[in-house]
Amino acid sequence: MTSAQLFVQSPNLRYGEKFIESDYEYENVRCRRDERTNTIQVQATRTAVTFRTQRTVPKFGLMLVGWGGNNGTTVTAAILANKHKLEWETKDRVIKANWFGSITQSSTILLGLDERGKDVYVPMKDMLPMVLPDDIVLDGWDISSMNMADAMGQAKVIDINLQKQLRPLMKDMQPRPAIYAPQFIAANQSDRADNVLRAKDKWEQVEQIRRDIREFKSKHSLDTVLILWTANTERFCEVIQGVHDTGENLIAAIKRNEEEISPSTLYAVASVLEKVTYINGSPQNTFVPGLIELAEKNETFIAGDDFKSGQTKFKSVLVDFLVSAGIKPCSIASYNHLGNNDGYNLSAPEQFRSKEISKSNVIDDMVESNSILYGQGLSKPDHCVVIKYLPHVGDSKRAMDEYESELMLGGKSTIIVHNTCEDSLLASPLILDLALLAELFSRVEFKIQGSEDSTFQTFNSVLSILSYLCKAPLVERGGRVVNALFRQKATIENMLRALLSLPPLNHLDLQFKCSNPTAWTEEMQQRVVVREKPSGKDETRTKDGPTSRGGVVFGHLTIPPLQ
Ligand SMILES: NC(=O)c1ccc[n+]([C@@H]2O[C@H](COP(=O)([O-])OP(=O)(O)OC[C@H]3O[C@@H](n4cnc5c(N)ncnc54)[C@H](O)[C@@H]3O)[C@@H](O)[C@H]2O)c1
Ligand SMILES: O=P([O-])([O-])O[C@@H]1[C@@H](O)[C@H](O)[C@@H](O)[C@H](O)[C@@H]1O
Repeated sequence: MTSAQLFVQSPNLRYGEKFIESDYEYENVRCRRDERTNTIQVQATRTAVTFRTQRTVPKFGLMLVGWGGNNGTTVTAAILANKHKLEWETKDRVIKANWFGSITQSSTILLGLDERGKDVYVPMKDMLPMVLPDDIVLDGWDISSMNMADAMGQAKVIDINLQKQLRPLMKDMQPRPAIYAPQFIAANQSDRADNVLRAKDKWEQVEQIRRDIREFKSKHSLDTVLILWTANTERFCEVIQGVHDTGENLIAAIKRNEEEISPSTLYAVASVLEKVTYINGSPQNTFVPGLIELAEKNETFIAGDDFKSGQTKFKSVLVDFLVSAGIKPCSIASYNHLGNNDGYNLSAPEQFRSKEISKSNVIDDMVESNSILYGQGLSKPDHCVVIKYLPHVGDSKRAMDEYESELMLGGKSTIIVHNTCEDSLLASPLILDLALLAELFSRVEFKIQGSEDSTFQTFNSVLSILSYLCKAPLVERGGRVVNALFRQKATIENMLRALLSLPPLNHLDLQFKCSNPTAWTEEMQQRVVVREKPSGKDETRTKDGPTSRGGVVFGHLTIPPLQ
């Protein structure tokens, strides 16, 4: 089954049996700074692109590395609770299963205005055919042999009255033996390592993970499998020339059992060789250069790093607000404590360092955006990250932040934030979104009209479009990291709009802002503007569609009511 219920009627959009095909005009602005004359040359560009999205939603399997953890058991519980429409009593009220915190399931997209000038929003999940969470088949690996029902109990995240309903559904879910290298995670994790994959060397470990993937896919007759790491944070691995630098060297290094190759990279290599998307929900540098090259050569997708779930997500909004308001954050102190096993693992210095890096870089793009406040990178805010492990609070993370900013004329602003939340209830919806959006975008191809290479191409192997969900977004070669949260979300929304031939929202609402609104008659707004590329002259026509391949048509769109 698929979720999409929205159909856009437009001369630029074709719903075929196999594809949704959209003709889209990609508008961009290219700048060239001339230091000598201290000028910036600006050129507006337009590129005609055709997208096509496969309409058939695959039978989808999700394999979690670290399945028995707080996040792994919680996302499993959420999928089952929603699938079975479970309700449970708490001391306050009866709660019904939902997907709050998931942008695919619980956020809406502004499509445009209706005839009364009112905004029209639709659920993100209805924009294009997406996997239904209820249909996801789950499996995974864990160094702990605990079954999912007991692991859910150990995590203490899910309400007990819901746990009681879920136990029968989860008790037979058994994690597969996992790749374990004690030197990469905290020593305090060794006590749970009773489910370790036995293999003579690293290459045999990779081969076993590949067999696991194939067995899972075959057993459930799946079309697509996706692997997502939600296991413990590893220390950064030292990137060594001749080992991690190319795909060929990485494979050769694994085959000669090189020490400095992390379990997460081994899982990622196995995924790439099985042409299965791999997503990293933790901060370690799984994606060494050789792995990225391997993914490119095998035309598979990777994304990461480190779920952006709470304190950092908030920071990427507040700093964006301050800097874009011309207010200068000068110091940011981020402290949090929590008592779950993630916190226990992060209490070790090397694992904390991985997390500190991913939590610290999140303000860089926003600071670099404003040379008035920070000079040409001459200064940046003081920024510290502290994480403490206090067992008593369990999964209920307590985050305390202080933002001190400079106002005009030497003024000061101090914003103090206290945020308490079950960390895994923030991260689990992101696991769903990462999986569903990565699967959707793996079904998209596009071609640039008029280019020599008029074949369709997929997205880049590095799915930077998922940056909204990651603290330390992995981007394509030569790409730039964007952390500002709503800019990241606009990327996803505008991409979904483009796949339906709809332009990005500019929020200009000119029809209301002009002195003579009557000039914007219904007829006028339906007028089609055809831009003929060769002559470069605009030619206004009635709403009868494109006049030539080179022309671009913005036609009259009718959005039928949702079924
Ligand atoms: N809000 C959040 O919960 C959040 C946000 C961002 C990132 N993360 C990251 O997500 C990861 C999981 O968080 P969690 O709270 O579920 O942690 P957790 O400790 O509860 O779960 C991790 C699981 O991974 C297993 N494991 C460890 N090494 C493994 C390996 N090599 N192979 C297979 N399994 C392995 C452990 O046994 C454990 O069951 C952590 O790295 C954490 O930093 C969590
Ligand atoms: O997403 P966020 O709230 O900024 O960061 C969180 C940290 O504050 C927390 O200590 C850690 O255990 C989680 O894995 C997560 O990374």
